[in-house]
Amino acid sequence: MLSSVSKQNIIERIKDVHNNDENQLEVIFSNANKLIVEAPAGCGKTKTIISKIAYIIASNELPNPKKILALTFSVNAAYKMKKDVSEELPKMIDVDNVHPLKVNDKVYISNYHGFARHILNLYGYLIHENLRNINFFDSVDDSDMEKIYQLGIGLSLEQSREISDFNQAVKEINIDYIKSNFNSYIEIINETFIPNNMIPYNAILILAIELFKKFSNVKKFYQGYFPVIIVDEFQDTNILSWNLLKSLISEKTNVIFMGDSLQRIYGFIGAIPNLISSAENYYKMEKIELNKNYRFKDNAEMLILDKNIRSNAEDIMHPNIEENARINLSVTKNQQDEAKWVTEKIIELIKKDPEHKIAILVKQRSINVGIIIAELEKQNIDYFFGLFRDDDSEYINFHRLCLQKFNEHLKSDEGNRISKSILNRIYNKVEEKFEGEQSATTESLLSLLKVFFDKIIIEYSFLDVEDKISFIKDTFENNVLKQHMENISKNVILSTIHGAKGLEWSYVIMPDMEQFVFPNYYGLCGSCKYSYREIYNMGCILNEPKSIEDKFLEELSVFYVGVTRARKQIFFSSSQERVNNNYEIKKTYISCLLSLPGIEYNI
Ligand SMILES: Nc1ncnc2c1ncn2[C@@H]1O[C@H](COP(=O)(O)OP(=O)(O)OP(=O)(O)O)[C@@H](O)[C@H]1O
Repeated sequence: MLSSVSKQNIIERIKDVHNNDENQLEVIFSNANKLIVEAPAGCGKTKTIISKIAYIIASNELPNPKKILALTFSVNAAYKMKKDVSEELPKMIDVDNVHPLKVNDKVYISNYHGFARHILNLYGYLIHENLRNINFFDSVDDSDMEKIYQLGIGLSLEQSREISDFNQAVKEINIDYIKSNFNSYIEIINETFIPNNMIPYNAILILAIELFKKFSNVKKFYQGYFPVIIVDEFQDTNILSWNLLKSLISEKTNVIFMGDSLQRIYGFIGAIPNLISSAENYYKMEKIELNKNYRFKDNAEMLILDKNIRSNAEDIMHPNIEENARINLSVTKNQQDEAKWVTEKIIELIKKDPEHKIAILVKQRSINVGIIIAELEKQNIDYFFGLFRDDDSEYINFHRLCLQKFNEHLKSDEGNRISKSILNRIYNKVEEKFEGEQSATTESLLSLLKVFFDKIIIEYSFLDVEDKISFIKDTFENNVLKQHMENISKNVILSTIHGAKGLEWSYVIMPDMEQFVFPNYYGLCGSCKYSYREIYNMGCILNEPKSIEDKFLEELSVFYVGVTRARKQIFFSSSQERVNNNYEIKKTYISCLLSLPGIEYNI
């Protein structure tokens, strides 16, 4: 136990390392039982979480064996948090050398799926005896009804459809469907999947919710065991994780939700809209906003751009703009010239700063991006192809294969070990499958697999075996090898903005900032009331954004996430012609996103 002297020391230390940032300190020292923190990128969220944990521990609010539970939706974000906390927390609380702080004794950090699997491993037997072996189960992709039917575990077509429809309902947040099919879904899982040691990805969360629903003593135990719950990236929470979270929260639970509504770009896979304000009302939470941006503190232009994009999100019709952000925008005659400009910019940046990495971030795969790829190849620029699509079968099947090979290891005599040679062996088995027939996607995925396994051995060596296994399993089950793109050794990475969420590079180039590309037809252009002729005279500007508020905010969020991936500088480009899906050359205009109030460019 820490003495009150050391508590005072920690308070002083926290004030010092936070440079007296009032809002951060308010979050750390707040006594609010339910607190919601809006924290834009770079405003010290991670730093604040670590100090908050340190302060709670130092205040002796956690009698043994109670723990702080820290959760996030993304696997990689959870383990990044775990690494930061493991490295920084002992520095904050150097209790003494006799009883060094063991982070795992005080904090349980995980993604929702990892956490749910952990609980089912311990208490899932109350639902089904076989759940004791959940760590060895094969995971099943919920989305593909055909594949589910072909598993050969006695599912009817109807049942197979129910599993994939349920997955669709989770993505579409169809609460009525989820409620009315909840019990029959669980029945199918219990009768067909679990006896065959298989589990669909959604079922991991659903069974944990069911466990808490059916066995209130287990729920009460966990509510007492975790008196403090911190949730990071709260805006990405989906309907299942939200329900799991709610079961863990009692009146007494000290809750801190941290998130940024403008970084919610996964609406299309089920991130709940307006969750920050809904949660605020639901739990009557106190709200604090972190607003000092430390990431761009030495780059005035980036700081203004960040601020002005956020102002546009806060008040669509009358954003509060104090000063315009001047952006670097290149406008070329056609796509070929634009591709040349992109490669020249890359060569210039590498010459100036050979150590720094550059990401080319696009809204989506397209013929126009193909022209940039051709130019990168012509100029012999070694780049990483990261244009993955979540629904691409090649992308999904690669993860299934990795999971299968990893599960084979778990079932072997060495199953309780993770070492460099074991991971090398698994890598070789995966690689063997693609010998002689590697597409750009598989070649990239193999590089990512290597980078990921190296990370587990080097950067994440501090994790215990259970955590390492969970990290690996969740990465494969959730198809998220792409989250390791920033660790690729190549200087240049080509990715979608969605794939780049949570990652950072020194420089970011966003090409194809054009009408019908970003935003595209489904994004905003299809709802725009201006005719081509009007646009020709006045440029592409946003028309009555209030009437298309949801669509506008969605596009703005993707734009914001793209911009904030840059640590040092962002460059935009646009061309006056684009190639459409029928390979026809069409006239186009600079994206309306670059004409928002507060953004200014010289051509
Ligand atoms: N109060 C502070 N004083 C000085 N530096 C700070 C302060 N708060 C944060 N920083 C620094 O700013 C940078 C960003 O902080 P941090 O990583 O905690 O932000 P974040 O909000 O988690 O960012 P992101 O959401 O992009 O991960 C870090 O280098 C951090 O050390």
